[in-house]
Amino acid sequence: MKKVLVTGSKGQLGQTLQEYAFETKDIVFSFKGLDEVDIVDKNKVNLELGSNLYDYCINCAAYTDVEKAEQKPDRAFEINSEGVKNLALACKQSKTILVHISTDYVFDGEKEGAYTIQDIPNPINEYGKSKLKGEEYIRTLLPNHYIVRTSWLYSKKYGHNFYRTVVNKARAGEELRITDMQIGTPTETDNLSRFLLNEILMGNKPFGTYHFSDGNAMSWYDFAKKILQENKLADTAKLILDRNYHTFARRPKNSVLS
Ligand SMILES: NC(=O)C1=CN([C@@H]2O[C@H](COP(=O)(O)OP(=O)(O)OC[C@H]3O[C@@H](n4cnc5c(N)ncnc54)[C@H](OP(=O)(O)O)[C@@H]3O)[C@@H](O)[C@H]2O)C=CC1
Ligand SMILES: Cc1cn([C@H]2C[C@H](O)[C@@H](COP(=O)(O)OP(=O)(O)O[C@H]3O[C@@H](C)C(=O)[C@@H](O)[C@H]3O)O2)c(=O)[nH]c1=O
Repeated sequence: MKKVLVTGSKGQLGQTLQEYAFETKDIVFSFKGLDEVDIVDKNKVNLELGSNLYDYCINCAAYTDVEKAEQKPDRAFEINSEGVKNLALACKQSKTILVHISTDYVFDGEKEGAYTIQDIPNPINEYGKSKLKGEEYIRTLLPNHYIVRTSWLYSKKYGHNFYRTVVNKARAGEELRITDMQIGTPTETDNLSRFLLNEILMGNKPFGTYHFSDGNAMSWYDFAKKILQENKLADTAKLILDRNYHTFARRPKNSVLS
């Protein structure tokens, strides 16, 4: 029987994982939200990992507000870099394998074609920089790790994400002004959850860095069209292509993951 700790369990990925966890035989899960294990709190992290014999820790905890991170980067670095360092050190001490989720935003977007794990990261916003620093701590401190980079993550049911924003705005009759200046690979939390459980926890992949996405490259505008069609809102929604949609943070113009 494997024992698995999931941190950041109240986010969209954490909540989706909880649904699939019950289908997984021979694994006992312990789901901990920010209120129970704050990854920035070194003592809490050491206590949780030190007093339980976890085989794995899946870290879903993160600061994911890309816009706010750009204006106030300190908190993003505290959670995405230093919090992750705390986890890596505690996992090393307790001989726990760390499964950490990272992002396509570690890349600068200048490549033509999909990013592979051989490509060198070069983040262009604070969120991406804070996530890359977290990855680097793990690689330096803890050989027994999996870093899984994913992109444009969304759940239809949980949390804040582009999918739910588009549906909610369309249902409320609000205008949707959407950019097509970035191309990426949307990824549903259900598919990532299955990958984490079946391929990482139950598989026998070597430690290291992996890319996981749903594989269909598109712009945010195309993604919005797809979302509207899927929800039978295409005929009524006011969808407008807006190449000048203002944001504080720059986003990679191509962050397709292969
Ligand atoms: N969302 C996306 O599009 C993408 C996400 N990722 C990565 O996937 C992972 C999961 O993301 P996702 O589920 O979307 O993120 P969410 O923002 O939905 O969930 C993150 C969770 O972490 C919690 N949290 C924040 N700070 C701490 C802390 N100090 N200690 C413990 N928990 C904390 C949050 O709590 P609270 O909400 O109360 O602050 C929230 O419940 C993250 O690593 C993210 O960087 C990668 C690519 C795309
Ligand atoms: C909400 C909205 C966004 N946009 C633009 C802004 C931006 O260029 C793009 C996406 O904006 P969002 O703020 O929804 O998504 P964003 O926060 O950029 O999403 C990212 O989140 C982090 C956590 C990741 O790791 C990434 O993989 C990625 O999913 O769409 C519009 O054009 N119109 C809109 O109404």
